[in-house]
Amino acid sequence: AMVVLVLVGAAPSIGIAWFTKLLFDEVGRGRAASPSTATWYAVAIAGLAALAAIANRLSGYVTAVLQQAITIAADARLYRKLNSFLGLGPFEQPALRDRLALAQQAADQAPYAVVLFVVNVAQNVVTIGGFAAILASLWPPAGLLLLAVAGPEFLIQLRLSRRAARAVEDSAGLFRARLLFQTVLTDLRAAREVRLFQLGRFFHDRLTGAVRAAGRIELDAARHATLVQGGWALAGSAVTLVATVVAVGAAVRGRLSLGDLTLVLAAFGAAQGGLAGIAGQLGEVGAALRLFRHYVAVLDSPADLVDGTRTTPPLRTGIRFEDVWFRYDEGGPWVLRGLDLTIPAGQAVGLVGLNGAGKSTLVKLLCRFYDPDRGRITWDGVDLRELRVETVRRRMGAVFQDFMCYDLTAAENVGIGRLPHTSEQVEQAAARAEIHDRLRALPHGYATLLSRTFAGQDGEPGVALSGGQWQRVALARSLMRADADLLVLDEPSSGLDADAETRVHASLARLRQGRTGLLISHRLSTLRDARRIVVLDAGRVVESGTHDELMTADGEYARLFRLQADGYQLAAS
Ligand SMILES: Nc1ncnc2c1ncn2[C@@H]1O[C@H](COP(=O)(O)OP(=O)(O)OP(=O)(O)O)[C@@H](O)[C@H]1O
Repeated sequence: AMVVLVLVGAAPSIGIAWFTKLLFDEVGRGRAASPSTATWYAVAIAGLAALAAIANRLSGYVTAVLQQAITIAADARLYRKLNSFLGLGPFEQPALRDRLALAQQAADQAPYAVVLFVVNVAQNVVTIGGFAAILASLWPPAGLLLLAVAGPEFLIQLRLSRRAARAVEDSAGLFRARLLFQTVLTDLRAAREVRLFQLGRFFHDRLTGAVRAAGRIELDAARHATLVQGGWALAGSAVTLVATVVAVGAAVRGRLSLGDLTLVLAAFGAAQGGLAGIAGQLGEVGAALRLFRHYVAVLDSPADLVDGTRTTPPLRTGIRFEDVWFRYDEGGPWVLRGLDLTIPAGQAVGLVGLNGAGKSTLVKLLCRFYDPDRGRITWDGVDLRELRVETVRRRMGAVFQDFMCYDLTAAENVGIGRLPHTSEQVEQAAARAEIHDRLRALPHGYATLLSRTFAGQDGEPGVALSGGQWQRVALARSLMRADADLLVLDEPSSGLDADAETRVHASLARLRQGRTGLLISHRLSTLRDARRIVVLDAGRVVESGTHDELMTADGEYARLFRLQADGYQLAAS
């Protein structure tokens, strides 16, 4: 539709030029001129102009439809690819993050630029072809003059497009930094510290620095392009001047009529404009296609983790870490160093260790966000890598230390722990996490949006929960999978008040009865009733046993436990 409309919009300009010539020639006959013929020519010109205008408007609309369809299709492929990454590794690579930003930009621009280029070329071919035919009949050398300017201009635009694309690539990291600082300056959670520590100026300077540095790179490219294009525009004007002088000379000598002269000048200008238009579009499409390589590279990037083929069965015997070694970066420090650990089916294991001991890393490996560099993790004796990731994760419920607070309703914030679900399941999970009463009492109950982002819009009250309440919502989310084979709780109660903590732990203890669980907490009292407590130090298990056994052994656990207990006693005395 777009091509047809563009062609319909382009063709009239040739007709308009031709009828203008006829009109001028008619008028030039002086007294012999026929007013009715001249009027018909004028009507034809107006009719053609109207046709072109309508076609142009329609093609503008069709272009918008096309652009939208392209954006949706290109984004869909990109996000499908992102979702296909099974682990977290790709999201931690700065190069991939930059590449993603470029890919997104290219995905929106390149296909559209190509379509626009093709349509424009089609349009210009009609215009240039028509005018070239007119010029050839009236003044043959004009074609050669046009080509002499257009040929090099195409090459120049292609070179400029390469440089423009390189500038965008070079400034991608700076744009990432800009986004980061923008978020810090506008994010509600960051706003407190930014104000208290008076960091506004500090982050604004960093933001400006990143914007300036990115701007310098792009301006360098733009300045170069302006100089080259400006020089070439001068050459084009010189050629136009030559053509005008020669055509006027021919008219003066009587070889061209006044109408012919108007037509030649109009045709020459239009053809030159058309060629320059194609050259300009060529530059844009060239830059867009160069950036499009990033989109293709993201889509073609290999899987980060190789998925297994076996379906994960219900856990019967247990999960084992066997001599597991892991580090986040090749050449970086080992985070887990020959870790051996068994989580027997049906039992709760408590995990203790100082900051940085590797507890959360262990959980990430258990969820198969990464694979061990050495050793293996087994589910009932089967290497986790042989199992289909989706089926492993479906058997797990987890609360992470840095859980998410989604801008969704209360019901959704809990319910997305298991899709699809019923509202009874949501309320049951919330009750287990001791947050049901609070959510029910919200202005719209469970349908209340837990976000200040839309407060005041469409009657949204914009409720903000407290930190501990959010933690209970996150816990409820993980409890949506109450029948999960394995429940992983990484610091599930760090933000809870003493009352809530006791109730949540009693509820969790009931829920854990006969279930497999891994519980991480710095509050050692919450782990006391775990069947076995494992102490992690620098990526290795250094102690394990029941609370009483570990206290008798008088090692690291006993030291930490006494420190905390002394703290409470001191406070009480
Ligand atoms: N994504 C990451 N990339 C690189 N290093 C990481 C990453 N995540 C954690 N580390 C490093 O791995 C080590 C162990 O971190 P981990 O989060 O597993 O400790 P933890 O025992 O859970 O600590 P905490 O008690 O503070 O939660 C730390 O030294 C940390 O710097």
